[in-house]
Amino acid sequence: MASQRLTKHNAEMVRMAVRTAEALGAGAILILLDGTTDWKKLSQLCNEKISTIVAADREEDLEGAAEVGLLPLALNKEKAPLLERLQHALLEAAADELIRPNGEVITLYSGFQQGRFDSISHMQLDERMRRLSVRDLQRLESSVPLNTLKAVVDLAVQIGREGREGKAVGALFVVGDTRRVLEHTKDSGADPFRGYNKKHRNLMDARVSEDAKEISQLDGAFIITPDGYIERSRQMLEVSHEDLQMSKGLGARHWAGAAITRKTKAISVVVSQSTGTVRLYQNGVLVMRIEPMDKAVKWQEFNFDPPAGE
Ligand SMILES: Nc1ncnc2c1ncn2[C@@H]1O[C@H](COP(=O)(O)OP(=O)(O)OP(=O)(O)O)[C@@H](O)[C@H]1O
Repeated sequence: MASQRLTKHNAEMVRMAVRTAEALGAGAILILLDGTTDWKKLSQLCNEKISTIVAADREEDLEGAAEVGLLPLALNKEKAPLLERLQHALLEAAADELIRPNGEVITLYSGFQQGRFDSISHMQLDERMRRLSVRDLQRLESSVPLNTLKAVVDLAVQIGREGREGKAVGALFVVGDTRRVLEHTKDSGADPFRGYNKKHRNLMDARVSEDAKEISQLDGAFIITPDGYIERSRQMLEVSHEDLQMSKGLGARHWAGAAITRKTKAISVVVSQSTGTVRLYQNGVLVMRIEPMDKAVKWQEFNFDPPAGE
């Protein structure tokens, strides 16, 4: 198991981060560790009034941290570049409500040499990092159960954020009112899910949602039943676009996604290939828009040019 010792130097850096947080009134400190550490000693260096998040790559590295009042956060991002790990840590911390989305955070990390803290940043987080809450979805007052909607939105956000094999990918999910939706669809190619046992089409199953990510690279829409099963994939929606009010720049996928919700009681969840933005349509209108969160973090205040000669 990797570890990061609390040497005299590292301990002093922790104290400095705490003092900075106190001086600036930051609500939280995020310590990015390269492995496990002496949690008791670390907690003694911290200010118990300031939430201290300890982030490391693996869950097992963080064992024992919670017991001494620290907030553990497993990143599962081994070998990713520092900026990506930091950004991911902030997003996850906001999503787990360990930090306020528009709050201020002091981060402490090793930028130049593994295991040796050398950098402290003061970061102002963006309001848009707010976690999408079930209440937001509840407001849609749809007949689609929240669990299903949440699973589809989660998947769509992941597709928009991650893409596939380094390429941006778009997708379209039409959720609910399945029988009527199917009256407006046509195969756009062989449907990989057709004929599969129901159990292998349940979107709440991680393996199924991984398969769906693969298939989202192909043309067409996913038709999702209210209880979260993929009824069909690779479907072209045949719907007229009259009377739709759409933003400029949105193409055929968004128009089709919006139009089907005018004809039926379904909700469409559309991932834009060009921007990663996820849009939800209901009754032919845009009801929710989720920006790819990774891009929502403001990095302008965070200057990370290594010193000359490094
Ligand atoms: N009627 C439709 N039904 C289902 N899928 C469609 C339909 N029209 C387009 N698509 C899918 O959308 C893809 C992209 O189309 P287009 O670029 O026009 O969409 P867009 O709305 O601009 O979205 P993006 O921002 O992802 O590019 C197509 O390759 C196709 O897979």
